[in-house]
Amino acid sequence: MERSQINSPILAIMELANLVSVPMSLNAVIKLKVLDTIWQDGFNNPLSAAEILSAVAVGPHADAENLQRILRLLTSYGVFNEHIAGDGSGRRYSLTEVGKALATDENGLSYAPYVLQHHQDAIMLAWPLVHEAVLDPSSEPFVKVHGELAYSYYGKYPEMNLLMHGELPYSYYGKYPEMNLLMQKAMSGVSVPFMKAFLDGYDGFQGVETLVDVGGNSGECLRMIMSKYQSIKKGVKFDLPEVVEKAPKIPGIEHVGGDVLKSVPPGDAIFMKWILVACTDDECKQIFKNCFDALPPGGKLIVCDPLLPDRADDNRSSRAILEADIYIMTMYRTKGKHRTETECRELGLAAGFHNLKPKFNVDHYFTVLEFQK
Ligand SMILES: C[S@@+](CC[C@H](N)C(=O)[O-])C[C@H]1O[C@@H](n2cnc3c(N)ncnc32)[C@H](O)[C@@H]1O
Repeated sequence: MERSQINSPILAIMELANLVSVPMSLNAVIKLKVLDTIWQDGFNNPLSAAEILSAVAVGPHADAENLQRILRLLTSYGVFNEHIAGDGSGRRYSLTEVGKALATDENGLSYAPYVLQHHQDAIMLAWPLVHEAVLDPSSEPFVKVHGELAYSYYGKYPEMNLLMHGELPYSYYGKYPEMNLLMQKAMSGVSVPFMKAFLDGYDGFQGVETLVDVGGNSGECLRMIMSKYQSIKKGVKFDLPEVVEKAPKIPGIEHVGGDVLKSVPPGDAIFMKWILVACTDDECKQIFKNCFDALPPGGKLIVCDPLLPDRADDNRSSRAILEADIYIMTMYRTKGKHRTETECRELGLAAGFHNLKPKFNVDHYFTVLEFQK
């Protein structure tokens, strides 16, 4: 039988039992700057593990054989292409499209900070307590370990600018939780490519003059919307005060700190991306109500979230969202959750909104739903 056709339960269990090797190896190649070393000025030159190590200058004890073991695993998961010399003497690695998305682009962005952010020490410590979310949902596994919710924990730790810019030794990674700053890099790295695709296909911001981005984080999404829609005279980025404090100042954008559970600044449209998943149903009801109150009659709420499939299947989109759902349950809110389209729409309708348009799918991860007051 072809290897690709083997599908025994034992193999499936062996794969599942060791699956943690995959994200940890991904972390390793990011920390070791492997992706940026292979992807030089837009060239994707295959390199051997030894060539990669000598280019990143990690010191005399670095082990090329161990790096190659990591590269081989990630080749199997589609991050690298493996090139084997005709005589079988050596292996070299180039980036696949997945690998390229993890290499830093000309704007200093990539998906790599998102990967790092999901594997910081503080996050990793909570993972063994997933079962506690079932046994005792009254507090998050993250809270059981750290004594406070993730967002308030993020806000407490010092900025580690040096770490973010790669100017500290590799051994420093994860020791100092530079959480808010890494969160902002992670959000921009994921959201900027998404927003490019979204703005290419979606025209729902036409005629808007004041746009509020609820949970706007670094302000990058709002900046991109406003640079496409000149009709937007005022952009308000609304986020937690400690996030607003650290966010870069962007001309034309007012940064407002606050709590979406208390109130939302007024505008004639509200954009809310990747917020509801970390909220309980009761919190979502409050957020929809606060958005409703902040809008004039006819005002529009544009919700952009990953939506759960109605059926759990093994396609990549379903898996990516189902996996993120357990991340939310463990790290952010035990009863925060991803929702199906129907569940999300019901929350909006209950707050008094009516549905505006059919859903708009951008990239098989995020879906856009429009609600009108
Ligand atoms: C997953 S991030 C999404 C960021 C951004 N909308 C994007 O898609 O790139 C969630 C954002 O919600 C913010 N947030 C969390 N709780 C909040 C609250 N109670 N009030 C306002 N913002 C909040 C976080 O600080 C964070 O910036």
